Amino acid sequence: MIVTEPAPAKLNLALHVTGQRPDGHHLLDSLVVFAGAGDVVRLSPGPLSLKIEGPFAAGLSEQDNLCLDAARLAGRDVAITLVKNLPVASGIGGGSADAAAVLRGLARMGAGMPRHPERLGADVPVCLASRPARMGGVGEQLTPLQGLPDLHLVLVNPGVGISTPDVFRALTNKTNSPLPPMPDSFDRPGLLDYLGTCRNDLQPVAAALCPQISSVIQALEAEGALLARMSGSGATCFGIFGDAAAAGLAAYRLGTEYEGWWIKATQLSSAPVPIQP
Ligand SMILES: C[C@](O)(CO)[C@H](O)COP(=O)(O)OP(=O)(O)OC[C@H]1O[C@@H](n2ccc(N)nc2=O)[C@H](O)[C@@H]1O
Ligand SMILES: Nc1ncnc2c1ncn2[C@@H]1O[C@H](COP(=O)(O)OP(=O)(O)OP(=O)(O)O)[C@@H](O)[C@H]1O
Repeated sequence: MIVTEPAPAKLNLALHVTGQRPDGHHLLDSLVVFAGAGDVVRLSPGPLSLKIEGPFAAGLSEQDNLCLDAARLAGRDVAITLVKNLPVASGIGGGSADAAAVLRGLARMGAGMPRHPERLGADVPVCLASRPARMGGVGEQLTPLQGLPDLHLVLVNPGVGISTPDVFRALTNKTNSPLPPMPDSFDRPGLLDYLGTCRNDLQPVAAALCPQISSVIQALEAEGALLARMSGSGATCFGIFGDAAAAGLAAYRLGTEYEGWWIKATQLSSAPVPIQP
């Protein structure tokens, strides 16, 4: 049996850091969604092994990888192929999404779900469902969000990897306000208005470590993004556009102007969307 699992990119539409636990991990209040862009994992019977293909394969080890950690946590030998379409260390959950996809695939092959998937990474629990959620605690408290409108996005990464621990370490104000009260349902203008009242508390810190983040935000806004913000600990930012044509045009124009940036027009949807590399 060969199993193929999509590993969609995770986006923090808003990310408020509300405190810090005694063990150093930060308490979050985040609106998390998943894009139509992502990695893909393929599992087939065999001894534990990993082969990595795709545009960002070169940045990763085939010996030390979260995909292998996930199979070990599930207690299963399996031959894994990872198609790495997402930039590495970029704030869109690549490693967590891949680990979650391996766990989902192994479950389809008959393995049990490990009791503590969060041991693989704080984003793994939300990536397991890969559905819109409000994420609290250090990532383990998940409230599914139904009925979000479809959004047309452009994702942009300036080609610089950022270490998540470095960003959290540089954060000085750790007790910020939580997300504002959320309405029961959102239409598209309502969601944009709501997001306008939210923040990514890691964005100023990450932008100080990586000045290209401010350039990415400015470039997205110059192309007409209705809202532009960084995801996770960066450096990937998203711009929300009015429709698919506007997102596609912005991605094309940015691609002609900024060499070396990863630029992807995509959409997010409450329903699962097929992964497009
Ligand atoms: C920033 C987010 O991407 C938001 O979705 C996640 O909280 C980070 O998730 P992740 O990359 O899966 O993070 P992990 O690999 O578990 O943690 C990397 C490091 O980030 C810091 N970390 C992570 C999550 C959290 N809630 N507080 C933290 O302080 C810790 O120093 C941790 O050692
Ligand atoms: N399958 C994988 N994909 C990406 N990175 C991996 C993988 N396995 C191990 N890693 C390591 O994990 C580190 C973090 O990479 P990742 O792409 O998960 O970061 P991220 O997108 O910032 O995640 P998050 O948004 O959850 O903070 C990388 O530096 C890489 O060495």
